[in-house]
Amino acid sequence: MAENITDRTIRIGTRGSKLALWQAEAAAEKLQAAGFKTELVIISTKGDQVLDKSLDKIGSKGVFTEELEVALREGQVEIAVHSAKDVQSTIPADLELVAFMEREQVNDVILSFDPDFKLERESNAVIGTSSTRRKALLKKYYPNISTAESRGNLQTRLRKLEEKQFDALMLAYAGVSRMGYDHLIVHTFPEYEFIPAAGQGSVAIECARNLEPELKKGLKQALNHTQTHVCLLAERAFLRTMEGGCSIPSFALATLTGEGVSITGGIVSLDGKILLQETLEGPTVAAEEMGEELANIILGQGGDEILRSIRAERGE
Ligand SMILES: NCc1[nH]cc(CCC(=O)O)c1CC(=O)O
Repeated sequence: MAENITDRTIRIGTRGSKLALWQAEAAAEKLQAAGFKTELVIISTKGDQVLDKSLDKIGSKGVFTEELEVALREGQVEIAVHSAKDVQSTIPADLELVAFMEREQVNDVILSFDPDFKLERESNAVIGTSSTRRKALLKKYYPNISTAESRGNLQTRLRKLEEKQFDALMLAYAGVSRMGYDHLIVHTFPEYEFIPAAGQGSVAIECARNLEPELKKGLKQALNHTQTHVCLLAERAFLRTMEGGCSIPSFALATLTGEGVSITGGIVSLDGKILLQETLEGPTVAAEEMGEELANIILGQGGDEILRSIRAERGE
C-alpha cells in the first residue's frame, strides 16, 4: 500500500526576515491543518545580504529567490515560500509554482510617526522607497515629493524612518499588516491610481517539478487559493510579456468580477510623465491570455519605448 503523503515532513525553505518567517509560518499552519508535519529551513538570499544597492543595480533576476531555488533542486527542502511579488516572471524549467496563498489587501501605504502627516498634491516631503514603480508613480501624482533609498527588511526601513532619513515610508499594506505596523499608516493609496506590482500581497509556493505527483497535489490542496491563483496567472503573464522584473515600473492588478476576471495594468516612465494603462475583461479560463494581450497592447502604445529608454539609461 502506498504510504500516506501526510506522513511526510514538509521542509519549508524561507528567507530569515520577520516578514518571510511570518509567511512561512502561515504556510506551515495550512499544511499542519491538512495533516502534514512541517519544518522551517532558513536560507539567506543575495537580496538579504546586499543592502547598500537598490535592487535594479543588484540585477533583477531572482534576487530574493535564487538560493531558495538551489535548495529545492538539491532536495534540502520540499517547498520554498516567497512573496509572490519577488518571484521572477519566468521560473527555471525544473521548478514550478505549485500554489498561491490567499491574497491580502493589495494597496500601497504611507507610514509615518507623525500622525498628522498628510499627503497632498503639493506635498514636498521626502518619502523612503527603493521601488522604481513607486518612485515613478509618486512623480506622476505628487510632483514635489522627493524620494530616498530605503532597502532592507521592514524593521530596517522603520529604523531609517525613526532616524528621520525621510519623513515617511512607502510600503505594501500586506507586509505592514503582517508585521503589525497598521497603527503607523497615515495614507492608503487607492489601488486603481497606485496600481500594485504584479503579485503584491500574495505568497507563492515553489517546488521542484519532479516532486511526486501525489505530494504536489496534497500541497496544492492545502495551500492554493483558487481565486488568488487565477488573478496571479493573469498578472504574471502580463509581467512575463513585458519582460519586466521587479526593477521595471510596470504594474498589474487582476480581480475577479461576477462572471470572469478583470486585469488593469501598464507602465509609467521614470519621470512620471507618461503613464500607459488599460483594462481587459474576460473569462477566468483566459486569464493568462488576457495578461499577455494586455502587455502587448501596452507595449504597442509606447511601453516598448519606455522600456528601451530605461535599459539605455542603465547601460543594459
Ligand atoms: N520587494 C520587497 C517586498 N516583497 C514583498 C513585500 C510586501 C509583501 C507583499 O507585497 O506581498 C515587500 C515590501 C514592500 O513592498 O513593502
